[in-house]
Amino acid sequence: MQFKILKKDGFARTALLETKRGVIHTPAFMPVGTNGTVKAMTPEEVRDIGYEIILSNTYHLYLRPGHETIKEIGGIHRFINWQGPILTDSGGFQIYSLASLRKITSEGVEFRSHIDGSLHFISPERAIEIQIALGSDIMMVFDECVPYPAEKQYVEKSIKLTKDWAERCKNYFEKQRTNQSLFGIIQGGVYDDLREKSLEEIVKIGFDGYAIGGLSVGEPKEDMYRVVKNVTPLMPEDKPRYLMGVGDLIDVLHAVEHGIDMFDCVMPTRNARNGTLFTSRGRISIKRSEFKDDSTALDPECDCYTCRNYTKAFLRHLYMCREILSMRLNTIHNLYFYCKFFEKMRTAIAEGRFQDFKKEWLPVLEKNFS
Ligand SMILES: Cc1cccc2c(=O)nc(N)[nH]c12
Ligand SMILES: [Zn+2]
Repeated sequence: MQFKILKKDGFARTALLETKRGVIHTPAFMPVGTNGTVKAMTPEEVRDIGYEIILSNTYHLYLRPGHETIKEIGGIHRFINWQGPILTDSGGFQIYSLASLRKITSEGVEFRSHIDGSLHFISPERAIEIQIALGSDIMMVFDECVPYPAEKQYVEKSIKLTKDWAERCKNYFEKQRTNQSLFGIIQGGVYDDLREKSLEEIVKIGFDGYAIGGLSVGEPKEDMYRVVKNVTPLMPEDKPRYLMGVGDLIDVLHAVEHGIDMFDCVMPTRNARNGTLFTSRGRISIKRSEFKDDSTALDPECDCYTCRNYTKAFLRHLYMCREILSMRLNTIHNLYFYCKFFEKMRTAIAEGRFQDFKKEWLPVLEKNFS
């Protein structure tokens, strides 16, 4: 995997992340495809909007249909019909946020499936074994995502576990010699000293890229911003920096300003399915009665398929009827809004205009995300 920085503008940077399945222009947004699908979209629609990489989840695919099944079929790219790069999260976060009856020991995590209550155990080695079977291009280490709030001594113990697990993931991966990449994850809660300690430990082990985990888990925005501001410049400059689970585009703008390259979040897709749409005029809740007879496009400044072909009246009608097409048309638009924002942001950085871009867009983003 090659990471080539093209242009810097302050701490913000544009780069090319070159994988064997294609190039990713960063800063990049990764639509979330938890069960192997970006919900309501075909892979072609996601690619035609302009996305180059999607995220999928080890935890979900391990539980259903099973990583061996996917391996038998020919790997995750064949299974989901996405030929571009795929990043898989390791399951640590999903076990913490979805599974029940978790028991965390130094060996790994025992949990009951959120699907059928069956008992499972995932160790760091197993988390890598599963991702190797899936064949994703970028794998994540198995970490303990520290909940918020958490006592400092709990976080101190937890970053030691995350470090030990990261070492075990790398050792196991190195014995397999696949041509996949492995990213480390920095934890440490909202404690600056523990964040720096975790960063040093994870960077010392050495990975193809580094993620900031343990944020967007309910902590106050000012804590998230402080951690991103303090930790990001300390992360290796020549490797991709990934802020997990973020986020709304105000948070994205702040993180890019401090040097983050990669993002994933269910924000555009989940909100679309609930009828909450992001537009150049601000957030729209399409179910509102004011749109019942509105023959105008969702967003006059958007040229996505939805905005070019349908009226607000029809989008509201579809939503009120709970039609499947409602989810599809809304998702197309929100993903397009995010994708175009990232494209414009990359251009602004490339042209040394990031601060102007931020000034121009913050008022629009405030009307969508605050
Ligand atoms: C997806 C995601 C969001 C937010 C946080 C995390 C995290 O801490 N660790 C992992 N592995 N994934 C995360
Ligand atoms: Zn649109």
